[in-house]
Amino acid sequence: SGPFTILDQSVFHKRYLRKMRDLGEGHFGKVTLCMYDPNNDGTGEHVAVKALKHDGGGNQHECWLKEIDILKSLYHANIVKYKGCSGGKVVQLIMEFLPLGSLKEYIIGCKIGVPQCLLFAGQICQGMEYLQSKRYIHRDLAARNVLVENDNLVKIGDFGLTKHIPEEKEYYRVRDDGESPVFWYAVECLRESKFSFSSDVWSFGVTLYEILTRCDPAMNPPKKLTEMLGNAHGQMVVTALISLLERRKTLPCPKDCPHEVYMLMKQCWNVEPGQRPSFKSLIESIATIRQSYEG
Ligand SMILES: COc1ccc(-c2cccc3nc(Nc4ccc(N5CCN(C)CC5)cc4)nn23)cc1
Repeated sequence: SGPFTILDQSVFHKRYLRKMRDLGEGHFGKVTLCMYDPNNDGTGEHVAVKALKHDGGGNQHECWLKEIDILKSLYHANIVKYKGCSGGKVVQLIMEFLPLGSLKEYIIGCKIGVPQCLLFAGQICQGMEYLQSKRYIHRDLAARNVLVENDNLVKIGDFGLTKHIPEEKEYYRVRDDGESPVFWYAVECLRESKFSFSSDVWSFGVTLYEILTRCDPAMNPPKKLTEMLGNAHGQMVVTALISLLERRKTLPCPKDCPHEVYMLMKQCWNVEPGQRPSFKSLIESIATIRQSYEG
């Protein structure tokens, strides 16, 4: 390197990445808090580093490189920032670190009011509207995958199941993998594995429910929906869940949730994908309700 070497901010040398603690695990990835400390004096910056858990062969490695490319192409206030990747055989994804962790943990810990719930909900819709403008479907929108920067800012933080929908197509068919988040899935995803922009809206409705229940474990979607299924067990859960959702039996209205917010959730859970609101219209509806709340 000479005097004119451009310090490429997006190259992180593995030898300067010091592992601090584990932050969480997704489908095939594991996220770790690291300090990038090239001066080796503890004054480095905190970064979130995501790596493949175990290269289970198949197309996992190419899916992993795809996920990195997707995040690298996204620039939005409500989407976690890509910082770079560490080279070598095992490619690690380096992202900004959000100190307050997942919305699920943050919300359980502190009793936030309806206006702040709606502020976060609106920001998630902004991030999702941007994602859809680039023809991506997220397929795993849930409170656990939203991260908190501060009391007034959340970002979508994991793109492990994100897929690109080609211009000429309306939806994306995916064979189920073991750990599908079925209680966040739209009925057409369960029935035909058909994922679309509208199925992300359904998952947003479930995420909005999580936010208004403050992620109360007693009210969480898997628990609540399983209770509503009676005692359907094993693979019967999906079949029973499909018939429950087709009979418009959905999650109940959370305590102290404004009626018009519950109506928004119900619209997101319309059995007909085409009848669900767009993220654009959700942004407007949520802002209107929030303003009426702030009086
Ligand atoms: C599915 O698991 C994850 C975990 C981390 C991330 C991720 C990606 C990109 C940036 C980023 N910043 C943070 N911050 C963060 C902070 C605290 C915690 N804690 C988890 C364990 N708790 C007991 C304390 C807080 C987790 C994540 N997490 N994070 C995404 C998915």
